[in-house]
This record gives sequence, structure tokens and C-alpha cells, in this order.
Amino acid sequence: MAAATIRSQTEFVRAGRKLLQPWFHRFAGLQSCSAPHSQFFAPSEGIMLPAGSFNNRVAFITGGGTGLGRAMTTVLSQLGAQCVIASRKLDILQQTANEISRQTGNKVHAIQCDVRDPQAISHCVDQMVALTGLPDVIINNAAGNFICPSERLSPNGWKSIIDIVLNGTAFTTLELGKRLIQNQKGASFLAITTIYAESGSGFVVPSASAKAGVDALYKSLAAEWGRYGHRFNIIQPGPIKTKGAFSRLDPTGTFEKAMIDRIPTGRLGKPAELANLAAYLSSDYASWISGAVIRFDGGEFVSMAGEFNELRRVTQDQWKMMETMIRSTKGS
Ligand SMILES: CCC/C=C/C=C/C(=O)SCCNC(=O)CCNC(=O)[C@H](O)C(C)(C)COP(=O)(O)OP(=O)(O)OC[C@H]1O[C@@H](n2cnc3c(N)ncnc32)[C@H](O)[C@@H]1OP(=O)(O)O
Ligand SMILES: NC(=O)C1=CN([C@@H]2O[C@H](COP(=O)(O)OP(=O)(O)OC[C@H]3O[C@@H](n4cnc5c(N)ncnc54)[C@H](OP(=O)(O)O)[C@@H]3O)[C@@H](O)[C@H]2O)C=CC1
Repeated sequence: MAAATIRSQTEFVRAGRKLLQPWFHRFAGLQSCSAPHSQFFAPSEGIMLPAGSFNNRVAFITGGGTGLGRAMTTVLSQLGAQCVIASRKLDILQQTANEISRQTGNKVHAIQCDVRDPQAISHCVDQMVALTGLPDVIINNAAGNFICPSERLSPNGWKSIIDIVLNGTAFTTLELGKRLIQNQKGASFLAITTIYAESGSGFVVPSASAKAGVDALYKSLAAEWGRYGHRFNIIQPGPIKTKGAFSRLDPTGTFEKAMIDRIPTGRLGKPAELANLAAYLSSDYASWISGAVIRFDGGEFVSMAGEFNELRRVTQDQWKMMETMIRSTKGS
């Protein structure tokens, strides 16, 4: 029975790839997914900041049990922070917390919390205060997403993404912000959005709308709450392979090559690279950075934006021919 299910899932994925392959080649213009020039941009995945940079600090990371949240928690914990991770699935959180604590020697706490529910957030913060006190670092990383033609989207499909991403970030930020203000405690807030928060994107319209809202929320609060000692920054990542993201955005594995092909640095990002940037922005080394929006995408955004960027594919012979044609044109 299990074998039959696995076989049918494999066949389903194969069928999906086959179905999408002609579309993929026609529209992405892909010849090959290999990018030899990525050798110039090899990732450095070691920890960047000096040891102890987060000693005596508490960091709160939503969605810290998996993917990029887990990577950020690992780096902050390695740098001395006491971390608190929160999301819906307590078993996954606890497993991650135990593994990171064991690896770094610093305690990671796991608290169940659905960020869509303001009361659950308030309860989560109560638990955190009892365990660690209020945080110095807050990373709003929890998200939900799936690719879907907008004409297939139900009201609840729209609502589920807006609730996790925009409302979840707002509820978490407001709850913590108010308590920090009351306690006259400064903090660094960081939101993980995405490159298409800026451009918008078809097929992920609820996510694009919610992430754009988060960008506006964080830029606005950077202006308003500096007077309380609070910094607000945003990282907009491009594609970084995690199970959570790629299972919802590239379920057949068809689009990964197209992403790599259009990224000027020729590869996807690595969770550890994002974690180093997040740690820097959350650290005292970045105490003069607030209201910043950092695009972290190997150049993908500008690569997709420029009218003539597809001319990268033109060969030297084709250039020679075109140059001759252009130079031979007289008058307008
Ligand atoms: C590549 C570069 C840019 C990348 C950007 C990446 C951005 C990211 O955010 S990646 C993060 C991805 N991680 C996750 O999504 C993890 C968490 N996700 C989830 O838990 C689920 O996927 C979901 C977001 C759907 C929420 O799960 P929940 O159990 O709360 O909801 P459901 O009851 O399953 O669904 C709620 C309504 O949505 C409809 N729906 C779900 N999936 C789809 C789909 N694939 N297509 C269309 N509609 C979908 C579902 O039917 C429900 O609506 P309704 O039936 O009307 O009740
Ligand atoms: N990977 C990528 O290519 C990119 C990712 N991003 C962003 O990076 C962040 C991390 O994504 P990534 O690590 O890839 O994906 P994951 O799916 O691994 O991370 C999403 C996390 O959000 C948590 N979460 C979802 N819904 C809720 C909820 N209602 N309440 C609390 N927590 C919730 C999930 O935990 P649980 O299920 O336990 O609740 C999970 O840990 C997201 O903000 C995403 O938008 C942006 C651009 C690119």
C-alpha cells in the first residue's frame, strides 16, 4: 500500500515535469542549468561575527524550527544568544531547539504559537518573559505561501496567507513593541520578506501583497519607534532552497533551473548566508541601520527587471552581425 502510494507520487511528479517541460524551455529560454561562473561566488557559510556578539542577549524568532528560521537561530545561538523559537508545530520546534542547544551549548526555548492569533502571541510572550525576559532581538520570519493562479484562489486561501504573513507579523511586532516600550527596553526588529514584495508577482499574489504590507509596516515603525530605542530592518531574500518554500513554490522541481539561469551569480542562496546577514543586522555592529531594506538575491531582481538583460544570451558572432547591421544604418 505504502509502496503503491510512493510509486503514484513519483509518477505524479514525473508527469508534472513532463507537462511543464515545454513551457519551461519556451519561456525561460533555458539551454542548461549549469552556471560555471558561480565559482566566483562560492558561499562562505562560516559564522561572520566575533564569538560572543550576542552574549546576554535574548532573540525571539518566529518560524525558528525550520528552514531559514532554524539557520538564523543556529547562528544567533552560536554567537551567545539565548533563543526562543515559536510556531505552530511544537514537536518540530522542540527537536530543533534540542539539536541547536546541544550544538552550541546555549539554551534554545520552544514555544507553541500560531501568529494568526493575537491572544496566542500574548500568551507566548508571557511564557517567554517567564523564561528569559523580554527579547533584545525579534525576527519575524514565519510565513505561508503557495503558487496558485489567482482565479483559483478562494477567499480562505487569500486570508490564510495574509493572516500568517501580514497580520502575524503585525500582531507579534505590536505585542512585543508595546511591552518593550512599557519596560523602556530597546530592541532590534527584523522582518524576512522577499524580492517580489517590491515588484509584486503573479501566481503568489497573497504573499506578494502581504510581504509588501510587512515592508511598509517595518519602514513606518522604523520612523516612529526609534524614540523608544527600536530599530526595524527588512531582508528581501531571493530563492534559497528550503523544504518549506520549494515544496510550495516549485513542487515538481521544474523551476529551479530557470531561477539559477537568471541569477547573475549563478546559484541559489544558502541559509547560512542569510543567517549571517540577519545576525549582523540584529547586532550592535548595525546600531545605525534602521529602516533599511536589504535585497539578498545574488542579483536576481535586477536581472529580471532590465529590458535588455536577455541579451546575455547573444553570442559573439551574433553581436558581430548586429553591430554591422546597426553601424550600416544611416539616418532615422
Ligand atoms: C523564490 C524566491 C521568492 C520566494 C519567496 C518565498 C516566500 C515564502 O513565504 S516560502 C514559505 C513557505 N512555507 C510555508 O508555506 C509553510 C507554512 N505553510 C502552510 O502551513 C500551508 O502551506 C498554508 C499556507 C496553506 C497554511 O496551512 P493551513 O493548514 O493553515 O491552511 P489550509 O487549511 O491547508 O489552507 C487554507 C486555505 O488555503 C487553500 N490552499 C492551500 N493550499 C492551496 C494551493 N496550493 N492552491 C490553492 N489553494 C490552496 C486551502 O484550500 C484553504 O482554502 P479553502 O479550501 O477555501 O478553505
Ligand atoms: N526559502 C526561500 O527561497 C525564501 C524564503 N523567504 C521567506 O523566508 C522565511 C522562511 O521561509 P523558509 O524557511 O524558506 O520556509 P519554512 O516553511 O521552512 O518556514 C516557514 C515557517 O513559518 C512557520 N509558520 C507558518 N505558519 C505559521 C503560523 N500560523 N504561526 C506561526 N508560525 C508559522 C512554520 O512553522 P509551523 O509550520 O510549525 O507553524 C515554518 O517554520 C519566510 O518568511 C519566507 O517568506 C523569502 C524569500 C525566499
